[in-house]
Amino acid sequence: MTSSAPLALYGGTFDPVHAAHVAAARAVAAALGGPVHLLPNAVPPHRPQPYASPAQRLAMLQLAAADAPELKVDDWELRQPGPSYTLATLEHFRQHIGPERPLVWVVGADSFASLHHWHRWQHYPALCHLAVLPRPGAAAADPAVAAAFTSADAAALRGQPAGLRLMLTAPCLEHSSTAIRTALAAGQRHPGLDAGVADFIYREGLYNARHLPTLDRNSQDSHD
Ligand SMILES: Nc1ncnc2c1ncn2[C@@H]1O[C@H](COP(=O)(O)OP(=O)(O)OP(=O)(O)O)[C@@H](O)[C@H]1O
Ligand SMILES: O=C(O)c1ccc[n+]([C@@H]2O[C@H](COP(=O)([O-])O)[C@@H](O)[C@H]2O)c1
Repeated sequence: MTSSAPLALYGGTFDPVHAAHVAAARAVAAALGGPVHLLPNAVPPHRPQPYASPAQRLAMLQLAAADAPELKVDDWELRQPGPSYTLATLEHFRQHIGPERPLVWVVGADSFASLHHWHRWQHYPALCHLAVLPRPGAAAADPAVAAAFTSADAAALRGQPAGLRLMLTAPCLEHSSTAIRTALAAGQRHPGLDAGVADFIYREGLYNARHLPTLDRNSQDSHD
């Protein structure tokens, strides 16, 4: 039986970070009673390279997490060469914290559903627990992945180093970075975007973001 607070790692592309990411991380921190490290990847293994640079994604995460002391922004993956395989990250953090302390990898339900495609995922249960957040429209997980991590409550995750999964039921938010990039390029607001992050995006000229017009675009058009 182990007693120290779990270390939770929330990996993502965060291009850009949005309100569902922050709400998910805060929910995990509250459930586990420990910090959640937000870990932007350098080279996503299973998708195209992000639009924003590593430094820009890191800066946006720092802005979004500024008011949440339980969230820590961690640039470890950004400093590693090559594809950001989660296995390498888990091995690094497991070695860093030792064999006893619980280590938790945080994912949305859509990532959980594709985990059987991740690089050597079969090694994960010996290294970490999973915390899974609901996400609208996510498919069911592969049975082999579900079976590899025994479903358990937060207290059980705090009591052993690895091998369990915590299925959170909230928050369940629709936001996605894709929808935010699309809205910004069309000159629209998006409710999932933090105001400070939005200012940063405009200043940096990211995502072809068009500054919001002073007048409502529809009423302007009706006078044309
Ligand atoms: N709305 C959401 N609800 C729950 N989990 C989410 C949500 N959005 C992202 N996640 C999870 O956060 C992690 C990082 O996601 P990512 O940075 O790719 O955001 P995204 O919104 O899915 O981005 P994109 O639209 O560019 O694919 C993944 O584990 C993903 O499943
Ligand atoms: O290791 C892998 O094979 C692997 C495959 C897909 C995704 N990941 C990681 O999972 C996290 C979420 O990925 P994404 O693409 O939804 O941002 C992020 O940290 C990725 O580096 C890792």
